[in-house]
Amino acid sequence: MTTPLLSLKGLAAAYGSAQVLFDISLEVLPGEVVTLMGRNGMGKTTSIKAALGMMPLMAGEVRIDGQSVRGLHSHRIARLGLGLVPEGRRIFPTLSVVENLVATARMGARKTQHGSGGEAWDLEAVFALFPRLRERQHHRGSQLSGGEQQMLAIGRALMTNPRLLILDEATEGLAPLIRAEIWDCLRMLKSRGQSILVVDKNVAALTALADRHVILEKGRTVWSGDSAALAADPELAHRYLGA
Ligand SMILES: Nc1ncnc2c1ncn2[C@@H]1O[C@H](COP(=O)(O)OP(=O)(O)OP(=O)(O)O)[C@@H](O)[C@H]1O
Repeated sequence: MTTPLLSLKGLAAAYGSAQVLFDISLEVLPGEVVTLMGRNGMGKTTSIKAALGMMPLMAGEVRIDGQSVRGLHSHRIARLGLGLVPEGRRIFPTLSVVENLVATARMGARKTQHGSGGEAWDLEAVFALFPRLRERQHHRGSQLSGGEQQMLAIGRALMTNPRLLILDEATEGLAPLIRAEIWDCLRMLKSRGQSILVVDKNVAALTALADRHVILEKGRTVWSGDSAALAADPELAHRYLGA
């Protein structure tokens, strides 16, 4: 049996006295693209934060490559190979595109172990994936369009050579054409063997792209299955995603 790259089992977590995660479980196997879906406020971002050690767990376990990360600080967990593209992008607005990319590479994980077992990500590889960033490499983060900022946020996460790339609402607020570019980029990464966990609400695009899906409702995993099962049951998307 393949050991999951990331495994969340029965996670429970709270903001102060307000419990928002009750029972979150999911697995991402090497090379898989898995989605985390659910309506607003169901606990998707909080699940990612809990997985990354950015908030304490009340119960449950996070394993990376079968090893529990209990007690590890979030930066140590990230260094085990989780690369986050956070909601809202959070690029450095006063730094240039190149400076944004290089700054994270320096802060990031090892250079030696690339997620897909291929070449390590560097500036050239990111510019090959996003030619638009090459054209705008000397522009400041704040001068980029929303789509370009999102590409920069993805490039920045790739520069840490993550074994699992995690995208939180990567296409939110983007025009349909730009959104399609981001999906194309994920498709390309998948074909290189990159493991990806995607938080998004765009069921149609995700069903085409991802291998498996996990649906959350009110802090609980209520459904998981493959794309064929999701596509075969439109009532699911309607009930849990409002689609
Ligand atoms: N910093 C916080 N402090 C207190 N409550 C929070 C905080 N962040 C989120 N919550 C609450 O936790 C619950 C889960 O929020 P979370 O952001 O994880 O949901 P989500 O599924 O990612 O939603 P969205 O699609 O809107 O980002 C919500 O009820 C939200 O109001």
